[in-house]
Amino acid sequence: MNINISSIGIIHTPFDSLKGMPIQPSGADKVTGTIVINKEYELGLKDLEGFSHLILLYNFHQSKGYDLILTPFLDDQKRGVFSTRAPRRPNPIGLSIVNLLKIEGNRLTIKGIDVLDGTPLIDIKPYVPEFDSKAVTAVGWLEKTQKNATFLKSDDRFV
Ligand SMILES: C[S@@+](CC[C@H](N)C(=O)[O-])C[C@H]1O[C@@H](n2cnc3c(N)ncnc32)[C@H](O)[C@@H]1O
Repeated sequence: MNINISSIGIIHTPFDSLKGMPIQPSGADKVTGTIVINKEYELGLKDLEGFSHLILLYNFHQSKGYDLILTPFLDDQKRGVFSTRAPRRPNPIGLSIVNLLKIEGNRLTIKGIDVLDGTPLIDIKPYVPEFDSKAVTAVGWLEKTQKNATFLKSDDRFV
């Protein structure tokens, strides 16, 4: 089935190279970015200012093709793509939970963003701990390395 999705806006960040940037929001906690929502969707931002955190869904627009087996940034072993957060995937959709600082018209200022400047935004949802926070009991192969996302930067493996 083909699904048509159009971007609702653009995410602007300080990152202009896929190499050397954060690999998760946990490694970008001081990074401020801006989202510019297409004017036609601005009305849909009503009531969003009451939320401290947002779920962003976006297109890894600089990702070409995909690998079902790949070596993710946080490992030196090959893993199935769906067990990773790698950008090169069949549907190149990324997810980041960011801190909302302010909304001015169609511009949102956010903190903790790990995407390339110019990334097309697909959707915004409010982050609600009651809905979204789980008592996690297993994080698979990331058990040993998940904390490394706070300091590891991307390399050119997916460029
Ligand atoms: C490992 S992904 C994780 C993104 C998101 N937090 C997730 O879990 O879906 C983050 C990396 O994707 C790459 N990336 C970021 N924005 C991109 C874009 N617009 N197109 C292609 N690759 C991108 C960068 O190398 C960045 O370090």
